[in-house]
Amino acid sequence: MRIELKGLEHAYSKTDKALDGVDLVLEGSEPVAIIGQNGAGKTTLVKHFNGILRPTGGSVEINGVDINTRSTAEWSREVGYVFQNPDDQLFLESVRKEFEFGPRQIGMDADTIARRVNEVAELTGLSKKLDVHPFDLTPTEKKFCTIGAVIMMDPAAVIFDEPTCGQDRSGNARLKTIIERLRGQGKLCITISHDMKFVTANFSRVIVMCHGTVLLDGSVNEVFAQTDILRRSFITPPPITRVAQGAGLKETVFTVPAFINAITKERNHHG
Ligand SMILES: Nc1ncnc2c1ncn2[C@@H]1O[C@H](COP(=O)(O)OP(=O)(O)OP(=O)(O)O)[C@@H](O)[C@H]1O
Repeated sequence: MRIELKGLEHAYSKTDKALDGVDLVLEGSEPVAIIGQNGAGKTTLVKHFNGILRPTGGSVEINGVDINTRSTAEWSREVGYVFQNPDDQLFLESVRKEFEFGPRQIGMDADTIARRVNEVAELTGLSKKLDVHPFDLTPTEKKFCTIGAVIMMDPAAVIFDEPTCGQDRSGNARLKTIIERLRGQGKLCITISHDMKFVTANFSRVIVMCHGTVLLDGSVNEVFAQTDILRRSFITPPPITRVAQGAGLKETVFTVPAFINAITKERNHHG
């Protein structure tokens, strides 16, 4: 899967550009996190990856094909989009029906659908909830229902818009498992998140957006080493990263063991 943006612009009105010339290539199966303050343009950006929004300037190509040549329904087979708010996505009377709906629309055969329902229900923790109405699910389960419904379509790329919103620790752990599973299957996961602990624990590439443009794009270590730029974009690194930076450590760390390791190394070096 390759998503290529060239000079992408999006204006909701004549006066304001929500995206102001974005050049990006997202490729392969390395999970990508998109971060940035509220209103930076993250959701507007990812809604261009399967045609929910269309460029008002520049271009979007999916595997070399211009986004404007196909409908959003057609692109959804290749790029799945998990909405931030489950109520924007769920509309059927049971989890099973939500899971079966998309695959039926694209003509997946009944045996494959039945097999995938069981697999995806297990992955999303909903095996015992298949016949429950989505309204009767907890907010966390609802979120996993929307994720499951998208994964059921077997798209080559999956976009998660704020998946950690309202999740507890076990929800975050399940999300981690899902992202790892999709990566193992060669799928590209693109995730918008405000949760920097989640970002640093799960993503190797991080894109920082600010005022409709890409401010930083690099490995998680490169990006979180840019303390001044992050501060100006109102991004707060995880606590342990800030402690290490405050202590003057050269290495960017995201966990306590990595912090201890780095401090020991620097002490030995100086001692
Ligand atoms: N449907 C819309 N109509 C008009 N303006 C919009 C619309 N959606 C977003 N905007 C504006 O476009 C800009 C970018 O918004 P967007 O939602 O893409 O940012 P974001 O980085 O995803 O923010 P958040 O983290 O709050 O979700 C903002 O100024 C926002 O007010």
